[in-house]
Amino acid sequence: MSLAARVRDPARGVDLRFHVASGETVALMGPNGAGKSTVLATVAGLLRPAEAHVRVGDRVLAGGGQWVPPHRRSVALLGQQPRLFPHLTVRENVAFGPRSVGRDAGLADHWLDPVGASALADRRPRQLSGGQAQRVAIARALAVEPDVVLLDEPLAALDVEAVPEVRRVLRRVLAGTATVLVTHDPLDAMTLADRAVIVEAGRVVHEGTARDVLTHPRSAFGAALAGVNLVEGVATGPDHLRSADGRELAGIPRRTLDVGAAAIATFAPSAVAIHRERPGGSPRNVLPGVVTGIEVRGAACRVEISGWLADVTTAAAAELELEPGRDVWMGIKATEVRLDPA
Ligand SMILES: Nc1ncnc2c1ncn2[C@@H]1O[C@H](COP(=O)(O)OP(=O)(O)OP(=O)(O)O)[C@@H](O)[C@H]1O
Repeated sequence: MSLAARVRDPARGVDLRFHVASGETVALMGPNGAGKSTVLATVAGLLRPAEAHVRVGDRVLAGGGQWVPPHRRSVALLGQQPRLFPHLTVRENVAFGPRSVGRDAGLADHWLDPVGASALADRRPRQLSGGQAQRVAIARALAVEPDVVLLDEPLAALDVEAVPEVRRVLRRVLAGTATVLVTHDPLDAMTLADRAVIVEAGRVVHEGTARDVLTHPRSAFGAALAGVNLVEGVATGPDHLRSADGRELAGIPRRTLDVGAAAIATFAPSAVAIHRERPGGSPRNVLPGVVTGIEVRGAACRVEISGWLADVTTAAAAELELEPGRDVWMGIKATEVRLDPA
């Protein structure tokens, strides 16, 4: 089911429209106060701004005199906190939604499996870790088979160790459902979203594939977000990754990597030193590349080298005679490369 939303609220300085195609996940990103929560609350039916048009498939949820109440929207909203019912077991929590709309409560067990919570079915929420509780909350949100899922920073409150597993669960269960994901983390946008929409001061300033929006930012916020290189690949050692195009990177794993499993490396463009000749010394990552783009921003210069970004001073770029097509070497300190399970 697709989602189309137009939200205008002069009191909050919000005036934007966006859409999510059927089965698509869109990352909604922007600085604090940009209007992301206003959009989610409007789609969920928790907020009634001056003007709202919300359509899911053929159903008008808001606009043209219509205002469908939240519980009749078939829109699930999940935030940072799982907010499970403390007095119910995990199974009862997940069964609550289907039961309240007269569906088979036995569906609960069906949803515990994909979030890896089958073994937790008889526990109470207080007996769960933060990551487990959030996985159960995901199952509870999906058990009513909503047309649209809204996720408001679902990984932000989790311990670092719990994040990869919950991210994997989200990737698995969201496929096929129109989803809006509010996140500040480029890694989430890249790994979970088909598209990213950047909102600043209540307006959409950029939208496109997550990779494009983050590698070719058009706003200050996008540029700050994009201060990251993100390389997908496979772990070739506990602290090594081989990218899809065969480049090896050593880094610092946030959690031990399983050899052979999918992994992601992230590093700032400022961590990349550019050389004309192969550098000696000890940076553990020394890789050849070709300059494919140069963007001068005053005294700073962002250089694209075989798909990766490097920041150098404009003076250094001139001294290195950087230009598209030039063969160079990149030195990237392993201590500045973060490795995560994908
Ligand atoms: N209850 C409210 N009444 C009036 N204005 C509000 C209210 N809540 C938020 N605002 C204002 O609306 C604008 C958009 O806020 P919103 O919470 O949607 O931003 P956000 O992008 O979700 O930010 P954050 O990342 O901090 O959650 C801000 O200027 C904010 O100050």
